[in-house]
Amino acid sequence: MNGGGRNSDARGRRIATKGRPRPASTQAAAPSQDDIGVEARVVAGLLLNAALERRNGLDEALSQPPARALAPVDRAFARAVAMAALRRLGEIDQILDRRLDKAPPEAVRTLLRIALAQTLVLETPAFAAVSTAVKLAERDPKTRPYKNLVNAVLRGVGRDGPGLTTAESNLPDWIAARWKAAYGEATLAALALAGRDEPPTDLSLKPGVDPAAVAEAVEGETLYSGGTGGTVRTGRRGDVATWPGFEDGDWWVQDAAAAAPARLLDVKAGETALDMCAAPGGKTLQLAAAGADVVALDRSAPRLKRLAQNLERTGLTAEVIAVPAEDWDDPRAFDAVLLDAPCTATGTFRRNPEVLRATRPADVAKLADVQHRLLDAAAQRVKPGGRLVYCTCSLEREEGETQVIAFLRRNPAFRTAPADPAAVGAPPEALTPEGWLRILPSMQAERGGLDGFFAAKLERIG
Ligand SMILES: C[S@@+](CC[C@H](N)C(=O)[O-])C[C@H]1O[C@@H](n2cnc3c(N)ncnc32)[C@H](O)[C@@H]1O
Repeated sequence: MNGGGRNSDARGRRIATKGRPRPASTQAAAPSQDDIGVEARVVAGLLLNAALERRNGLDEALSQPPARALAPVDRAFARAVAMAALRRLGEIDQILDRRLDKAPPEAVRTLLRIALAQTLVLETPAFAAVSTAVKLAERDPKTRPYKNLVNAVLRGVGRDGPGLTTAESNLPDWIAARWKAAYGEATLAALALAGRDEPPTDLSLKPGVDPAAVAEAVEGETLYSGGTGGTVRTGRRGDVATWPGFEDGDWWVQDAAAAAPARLLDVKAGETALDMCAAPGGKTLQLAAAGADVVALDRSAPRLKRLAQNLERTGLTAEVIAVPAEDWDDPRAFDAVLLDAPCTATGTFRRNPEVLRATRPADVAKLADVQHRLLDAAAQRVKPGGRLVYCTCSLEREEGETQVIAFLRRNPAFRTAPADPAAVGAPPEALTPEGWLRILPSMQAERGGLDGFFAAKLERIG
């Protein structure tokens, strides 16, 4: 479990706020010497609510003043608390609803959610979480009248335990209904369980880098060792830039499931490859590392900056172009084309629990339209005899299977080239009857799970 809470409290120093903007809810009183860790909890609440309100809300809020004003250790703690609250939001609310006769103001609910995320998920000592929550309640005129309620509810949970909760309550109803319809009741339950805890970190290795040596250096295990680069998994936390091998460019962070699509494309040294939605570049790095001559497109220049940094750090090369892929005015066709299309990203909910809150049902159809257009643009870039891998990190069939079925109907020059899960580091049960890969976060649960991914390899026969 993450010990951030303990670190934050044991540090025993006041968080400086002088001269820096503070969130509206804290403007009533300046923090005193007793306010150790309180500002970090305020920010945790802001991050949680930003994530619940809008897509990318958590990342945006992290880069803005109240969060930026915190010391790095406190910012990391605030983020960990907000993420824990997002992962277990349904369960936390079940616990609270049993103890509250009527709904409290939202600001009070936020305080309680943040406190329970600390005690139940991050194992922050109850005395620290309860006393900071009560202090927070005292500081804001809106929450002050509820100070005793906050104290009573949190002490009650500490005394009696949380009681029974259901992991499925952490999923928004419409998502749970979709996943049940697509994958069945047992898989839905397993998916919900997969989302409760922070997943391990996976590293994709450059070819020639020894997985066993990296695994030892980061206290991890080898998940896959192939000629085109292995995958190592570690439970290590903290800033990856400080880990052994990072500066040398031996590896980059990429979920084990996310490494499968580029392997599926199976590029050989000297082949030409197009990565159509490339940034921040995990798959571009894989294609370049396999020795292909890679063109990396993305419509987002800021995201391509990160791709360029990744290429530089790893000593790999690719031609990088900032352009919407459908508007790319260039006559070239390629041996291999990878389309890692923009999607709802619901398959990454273990790492990014906010995606489930920020995604709306209409987003699925909207993104499916974009994917349809990009797939047709991708098809035009494939040489006769060449390959196209289409993938998304979504669990929604409209962004996976349905796209490929419709694409194959529109494009009789393409057919499925069946995947071999073992060759690409995917679980055997990920193989669909059509020869595609449907990787679910509930797979390999005993080893720490996987992100959700769909990938299909299509070859151009005419
Ligand atoms: C799933 S992410 C790609 C992740 C990347 N392949 C990797 O492995 O690191 C989707 C990307 O598509 C880009 N994108 C969205 N619409 C696009 C378009 N019309 N043309 C090119 N890129 C686009 C987004 O900017 C985003 O970087």
